[in-house]
Amino acid sequence: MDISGPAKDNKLEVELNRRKNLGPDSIKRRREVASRYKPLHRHLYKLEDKFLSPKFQELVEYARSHHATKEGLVKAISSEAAERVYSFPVFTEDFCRELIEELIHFEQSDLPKGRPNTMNNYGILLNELGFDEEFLTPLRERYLMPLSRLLFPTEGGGDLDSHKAFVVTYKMEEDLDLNYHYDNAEVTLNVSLGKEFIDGVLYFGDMRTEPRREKYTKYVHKPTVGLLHRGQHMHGAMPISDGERYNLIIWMRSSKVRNKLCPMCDQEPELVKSVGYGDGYTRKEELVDVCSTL
Ligand SMILES: O=C(O)CCC(=O)C(=O)O
Ligand SMILES: [Fe+2]
Repeated sequence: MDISGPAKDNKLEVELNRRKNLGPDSIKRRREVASRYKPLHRHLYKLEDKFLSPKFQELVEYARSHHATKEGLVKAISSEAAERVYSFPVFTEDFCRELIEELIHFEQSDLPKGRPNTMNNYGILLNELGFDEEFLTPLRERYLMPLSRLLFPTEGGGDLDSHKAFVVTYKMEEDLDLNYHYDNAEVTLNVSLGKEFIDGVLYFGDMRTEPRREKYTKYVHKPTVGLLHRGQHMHGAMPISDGERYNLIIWMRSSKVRNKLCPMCDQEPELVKSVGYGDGYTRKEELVDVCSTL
């Protein structure tokens, strides 16, 4: 249905208010979770090298070294799932299993849950659960940025100063798939955590700003393995036909890049005050703004 006039204005107003309230609503949930939630695996909330696959640690060590080059890193990764979509093991099997157990434990609690975005009805926002400070921020700064600095230098890969992280879940009778889209991110990490599932293939098409070639490259997720890709590289997930599929998604943002041009609306961002990392824009070095242009 094509709506115009007052009906459209009203829809935009409702959406704008929804976006403006996202921050305050999320803070309320975060506070409630922090005061009432008893984690099942408390040790997971603080990043440790033992959660990471040895191959991932090796790649990061190389990327941090003075002699590292993009070509050297791409050769060491040795696996490109689609054009400039790099795949490598990220976590250990034990870590993936325990993280899923933790998420199920949280899902079963009576605590309020914010959902990642309008495309996903069952995922969990990891900042509301308390993963930002000691797990996600160090993972982005110390491990993912050395890799993306080399792999995506012109997309802001060396200046990823905030993120939004969540786990998406696909189950029979819940969400089964994800529409073709681009992320609100400069660089995205997508790690398969498990469990077992049939189908649910991820596919990549063109960059958002390139003309459509209608050509897709398919990728079959393997638990513990992650993909690092440009946020503007369009992708989607085909439906699973059985089982349960959990993926950790980290949308990483560069304020240097997005302050100039909002990657969702292609305009200079018009900022509205928000909380936490917001959508990763900065005003006077503060990471608390969202772009209100729809
Ligand atoms: O399910 C997947 O593998 C993709 C998820 C995704 O692209 C997203 O949440 O942005
Ligand atoms: Fe995505």
